[in-house]
Order: sequence, then C-alpha cells, then structure tokens
Amino acid sequence: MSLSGLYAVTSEAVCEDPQRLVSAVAAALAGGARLIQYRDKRASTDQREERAKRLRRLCHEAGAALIINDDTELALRSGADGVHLGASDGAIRNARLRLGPRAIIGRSCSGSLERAQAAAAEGASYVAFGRFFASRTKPDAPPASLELLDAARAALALPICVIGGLTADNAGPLRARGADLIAAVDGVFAAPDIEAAARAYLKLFKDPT
Ligand SMILES: Cc1ncc(COP(=O)(O)OP(=O)(O)O)c(N)n1
Ligand SMILES: Cc1ncsc1CCOP(=O)(O)O
Ligand SMILES: [Mg+2]
Repeated sequence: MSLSGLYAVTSEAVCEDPQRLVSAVAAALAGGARLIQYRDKRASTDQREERAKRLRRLCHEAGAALIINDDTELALRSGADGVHLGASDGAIRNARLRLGPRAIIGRSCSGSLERAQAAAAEGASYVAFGRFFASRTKPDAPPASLELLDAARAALALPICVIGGLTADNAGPLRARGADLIAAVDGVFAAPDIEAAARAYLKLFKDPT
C-alpha cells in the first residue's frame, strides 16, 4: 500500500469503550483514512488483542492497513499490517525479523534527522517527526521544526510522517514541504464528526486543480 495520506491514531478516550473504538475507527475509514494506528496504553493484554483483531478485520474490509503502537508481538498475534516503535520500544531490526519483509514498521524520530537516518538503515518503512504543534495527547513530546522537515525530505528516500497537534487547518505547510503521512489523534478522534474530520485532512492530498 502507498504510505501517503491521513494516518489516524486512536485516542485514549475512544479506547475506553470497545464499541466506541470500533465506531470511531469505522467513521475515520468512512472519511477516507487508509492507515489506522491502534494506540491504547490502558487496556489489558487480552483486551488489546481482542480489539486489535476486531480493528484488523474492519480495516481490511475497507482496504485500509492497521498498525499497532509499541507492541510487535501484538501486531503478530492480531494479524495487523505493522507496528509503530518509539525510541524505547525496541529495535527496528528485531521487529522486521518478527513481522517479515512486507510489514509496515514506523519509527518515532522526534526532531532528529540522525535518528531517522538510523531507522532507515535498519529497515524502517517510514519515519515520524513531531510534535509540530501543541498536543493535548502528548504535551511533553519534543518539538520538531519545518526546517528539519526540509532537511529530512532532502536526505531521506522513505516516506515521512508528521505528528503532533495537526489539524486539517494547520498541516498544509507540512504537506507542502513533502510530508507523506499526516498523523493525528485528537484532530480526528476528538472531532464532533469523525468522518468529516478525516475527509478534511484528505483534501490536503488532492492535486490542486
Ligand atoms: C505516527 C506516530 N508517530 C509518533 C508516535 C509516538 O511514538 P512514541 O514516541 O513511542 O510514543 P507513544 O505513542 O508510544 O506514546 C506514534 N505513536 N505514532
Ligand atoms: C503520539 C505523539 N507523538 C508525538 S506527538 C504525539 C501526539 C499526537 O496526538 P495529537 O494529534 O492529538 O496531537
Ligand atoms: Mg511508543
């Protein structure tokens, strides 16, 4: 699949209730999201496995891919399409060995081009920079700059994801600087109309006519 477009990352609030989680992700898919990340820091191992399998079916029915945050073994058990790993979530190489050559493996690089280059060399599928704006989801995430994005676009051949306080209204300049994936938690899942919110981000990926 092409790693471009909206990357909708589940919020703590929607993960509180499994029915809400499924309907929220269904709405994001209806709005055109084709990459979903299941990010759930609170549920038990069994609950997360059950929910990940449910989301994997939902995403695949819609022709979308499901990525699991933090947990390579859960990605394997649930049949998800890949995993997103932060700096302390394990080595890319190990995840690649566990999940295979077709898996989508992402790495958080905060504001560091060096980290992104290392991730690329280890076999990451995409690298994620951010936060770019204030984020209620992860207020203490280290900041990244537009200049970093310019340098990353020039130096890296793999897809670039941006994250952190991104909305359809503020992500345009990042997209214009070559971001392939716009990742958002609250911008999608805290919106009163999740489907409409997802659709609004996707306008940033349409060719200007
Ligand atoms: C697309 C994307 N980018 C960055 C992150 C953050 O990952 P990490 O630094 O491991 O922090 P947590 O999300 O685990 O709190 C992400 N999840 N997704
Ligand atoms: C997980 C993560 N990593 C860096 S910022 C961030 C939070 C993104 O959430 P939001 O889109 O609500 O700011
Ligand atoms: Mg993590």
